[in-house]
Amino acid sequence: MSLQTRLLGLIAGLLFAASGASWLAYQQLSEHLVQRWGQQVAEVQVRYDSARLVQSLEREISLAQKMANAPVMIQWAHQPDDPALKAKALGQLKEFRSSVSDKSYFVALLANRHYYYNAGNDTDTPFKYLLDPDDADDSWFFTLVNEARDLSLDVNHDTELGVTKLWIDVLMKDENDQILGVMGTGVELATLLEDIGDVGQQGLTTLFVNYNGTIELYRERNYLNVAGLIGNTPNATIDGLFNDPEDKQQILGMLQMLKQKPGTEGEVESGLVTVDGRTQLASAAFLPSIGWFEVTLLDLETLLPRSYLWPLIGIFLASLLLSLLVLHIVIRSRILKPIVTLEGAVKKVREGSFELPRLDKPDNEIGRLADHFEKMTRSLEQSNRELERKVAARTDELSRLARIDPLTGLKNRRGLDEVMEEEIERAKRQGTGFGVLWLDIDHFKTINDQHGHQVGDEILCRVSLWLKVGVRPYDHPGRWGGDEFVVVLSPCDEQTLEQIAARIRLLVEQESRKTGLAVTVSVGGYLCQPDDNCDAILRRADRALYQAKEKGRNTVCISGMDGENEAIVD
Ligand SMILES: Nc1nc2c(ncn2[C@@H]2O[C@H](COP(=O)(O)OP(=O)(O)OP(=O)(O)O)[C@@H](O)[C@H]2O)c(=O)[nH]1
Repeated sequence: MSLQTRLLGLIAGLLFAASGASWLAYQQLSEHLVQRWGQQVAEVQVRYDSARLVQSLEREISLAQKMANAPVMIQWAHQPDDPALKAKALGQLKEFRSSVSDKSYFVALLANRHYYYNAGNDTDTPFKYLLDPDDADDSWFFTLVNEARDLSLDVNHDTELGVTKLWIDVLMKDENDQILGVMGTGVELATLLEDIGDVGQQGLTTLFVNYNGTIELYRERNYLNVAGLIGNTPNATIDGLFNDPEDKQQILGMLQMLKQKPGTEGEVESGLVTVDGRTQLASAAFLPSIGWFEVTLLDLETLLPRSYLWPLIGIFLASLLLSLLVLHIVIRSRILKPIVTLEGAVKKVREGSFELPRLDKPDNEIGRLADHFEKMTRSLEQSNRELERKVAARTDELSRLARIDPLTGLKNRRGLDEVMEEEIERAKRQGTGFGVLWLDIDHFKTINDQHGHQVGDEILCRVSLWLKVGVRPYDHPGRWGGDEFVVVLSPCDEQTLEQIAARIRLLVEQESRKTGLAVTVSVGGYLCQPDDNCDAILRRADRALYQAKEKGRNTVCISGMDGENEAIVD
């Protein structure tokens, strides 16, 4: 995997990890905020509803309480079968009926279990029946008496009138707190709901739950009808709304908590629940004036739809892609491309070439590295050139030394061989000859023996010097070995060969005499022909030298002259 892929992968991974963490933090925060917000909404709602509901029922409740405490009612409740007391009480109730909005009243007396009801049908004689403790329809009465709550509000369907009403039940008690019965009036649910008003907020549902957890009112009537909780299922309890046992327990727990601090209006308990598969924030508060709980359900998906987040997620993904693209471009241009170019340059130098490609030098560590490398390569190239020059010079010198005799400074045998080869080639090319002289110092052994090797060496050096003086500038004198010297004369003819040979012999004789130690040389010469080879040439010159020695030394003998011809011809 390339460095670029790895880097981008790593960065993308880090970005995703950071995004994941941010997303979790966002969810936590938003959940917390929504809960806080929901709680505040519920608190506001409770205050608002408490005011509206109480305002709407306050007058009716007050009238009912006043009526329930009226002496005429208390007296009648003590003696329900007294016709005079009954007539007085019914007279008062007639007034009461005309003053309440529902134009109805009911009275249920504990002493004779008689239930009186007048719904304002223009008759003063109330409807009457006997309350039966075993009849479920009458259980409300006995429950209220048992609970001994001064005021209770209940929603019940009136089968007689065919309406659903909120009943205001007021306990009748004498001065000794003896419970005598229950009386009150009703409020038509439709009217009440109109009074409370619908806030019309989508995703917000309000329920009114009585002290025992039974749902009394829904804010949305449609929902109420659809749910069928009121009317069809009059005793539906709040926990019946939820499927999850934990949710049921939670909502009942919330009501229980509120029950434990009665009278603290505005106190709100809340928690997340699921209704119809949707997460809702349930908040409950107690309305002490009517003894009900108000439960608000906030549908979080409606109030804070996830679709709101799509643009956010889109922006996030777009910026992620853009960031990766920018990173890709930056990494490529500022890091990878310079590194790849540098790698190519390093490879070239490693292979011995100093021809560097143009290096990318971004303004960073890599750019500085490339710059250092370029300078280092230039310096290396210079050192290399200098080294090569020195090696070449040294090689030339060695080559030259390999062809030079160290004692005399003349060409040695190898040098002479090369010159001979060149001359043979040239002779062949041009069809011209060249001359070879072979010299040997006479009785050199005796000189060595008598005067020592040091003197012998000096003699060798002097002879070399005279040899150089005796030949032309373009001739090639050399020391063949020991006390033997060879001179290659080019160009040359017979006359020149003889002249130079004689001149050398004479020069050595005369000059050496001046030194006090006279030496002579014998010289053999040969004028080479274009088709001669090196061995043949040297053999002929050597034979000529031999002839010169034979003739008494200090003599020149040219091959093929003075009758020597027959002697040296192969
Ligand atoms: N001092 C010195 N002597 C050398 C050197 N190389 C060879 N010799 C000696 O040169 C002598 C050559 O002797 P030869 O050429 O055989 O005989 P010669 O005494 O010259 O007699 P002819 O050549 O017959 O006249 C030998 O004694 C070698 O030891 C050298 O570099 N320095």
